[in-house]
Amino acid sequence: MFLKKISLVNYKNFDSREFEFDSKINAFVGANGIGKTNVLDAVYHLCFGKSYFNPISSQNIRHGEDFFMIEGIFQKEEREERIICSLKKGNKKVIKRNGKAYERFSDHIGLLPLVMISPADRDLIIEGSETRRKFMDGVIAQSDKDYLQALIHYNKVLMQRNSLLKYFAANHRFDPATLEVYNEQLSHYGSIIHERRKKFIAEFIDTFREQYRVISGGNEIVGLEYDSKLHEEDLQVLLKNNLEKDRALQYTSVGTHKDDLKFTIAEHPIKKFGSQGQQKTFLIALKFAQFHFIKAHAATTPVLLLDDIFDKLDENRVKHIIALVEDDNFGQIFLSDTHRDRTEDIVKSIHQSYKIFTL
Ligand SMILES: Nc1ncnc2c1ncn2[C@@H]1O[C@H](COP(=O)(O)OP(=O)(O)OP(=O)(O)O)[C@@H](O)[C@H]1O
Repeated sequence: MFLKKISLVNYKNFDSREFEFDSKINAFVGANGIGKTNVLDAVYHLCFGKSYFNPISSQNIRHGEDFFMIEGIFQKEEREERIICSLKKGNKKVIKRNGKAYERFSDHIGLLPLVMISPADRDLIIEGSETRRKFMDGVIAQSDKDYLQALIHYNKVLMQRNSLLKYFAANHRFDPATLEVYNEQLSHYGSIIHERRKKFIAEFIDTFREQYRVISGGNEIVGLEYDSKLHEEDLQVLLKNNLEKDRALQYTSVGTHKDDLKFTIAEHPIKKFGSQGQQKTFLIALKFAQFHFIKAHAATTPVLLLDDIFDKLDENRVKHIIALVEDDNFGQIFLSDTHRDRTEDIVKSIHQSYKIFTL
């Protein structure tokens, strides 16, 4: 699968711009703040219906304008897919596939698989568990529609249960029997999510370690562990045991929405004990492993976006990444960098067709 063409109207700092892409490597070079990342984000937007960086859609409209539109033409096997994503201020976002608007955006997820690697991925290490859950869910959901549906249902029931807990507190009453209905549903969807996440990590870990080993070229041992209370106990039992706590907190304090991934280097948390270069290597290995996981499970090779990934990495690690990209049969790649010479050296050494766009 590859993106042939994109046109942007009022998207972030672009008023009106079109790019025609190479089916393999496309590099954006230019000064800080010129819009390199914004082009990559527009590509992401077409595949996921939202920005990778800014969840508030209206802020992606160019300042002073009242709408944006991104249009892209993908070649997926024998078919062309024309995707339009547009937003007018005050209206709902519209995503169209070949002229037909989606009723549910979740139906679009997985059609055009993509992996983004960006400096913002640091959040995976430094932020709370939600970012790591989202990462795990994003990887699985791109190739498993049932998982995505289980997540959507779980979150809906969770919201209802939390609202009921708040309602009880506000009205000074408590009726555990009413909560029971939600407990059953949460437990049903929660166990699907838990099982799928377990299976995912079991399969993912070896690919991840291998990617890390190749990029670092050394023998640093990294780890990835799925942490969930559901490992020990059924969710329905956990919900029952936490009933008084939930009542006091007025929200559901246990479930797969509290799961986490533990990232380690030499068995210590990478957040505290990894150097900046090691953390960056960890994140790139994680994303390359994501790429391979999706490629193995989806029917198509994901597009890879590499936003400013070469900073802070020593020469060897950059070389190893290039070698990985060369060997591993990647599909279309977009990359951004501030240094034109470095970019040119990198893309030439990959031995594929390429286009360099100077912004
Ligand atoms: N809604 C918007 N309207 C207009 N401009 C915007 C909007 N959102 C972001 N920008 C502008 O986009 C620019 C940032 O673009 P981008 O992040 O793509 O830069 P970059 O070329 O990747 O830079 P760097 O090399 O620093 O990463 C900023 O100048 C910012 O002000």
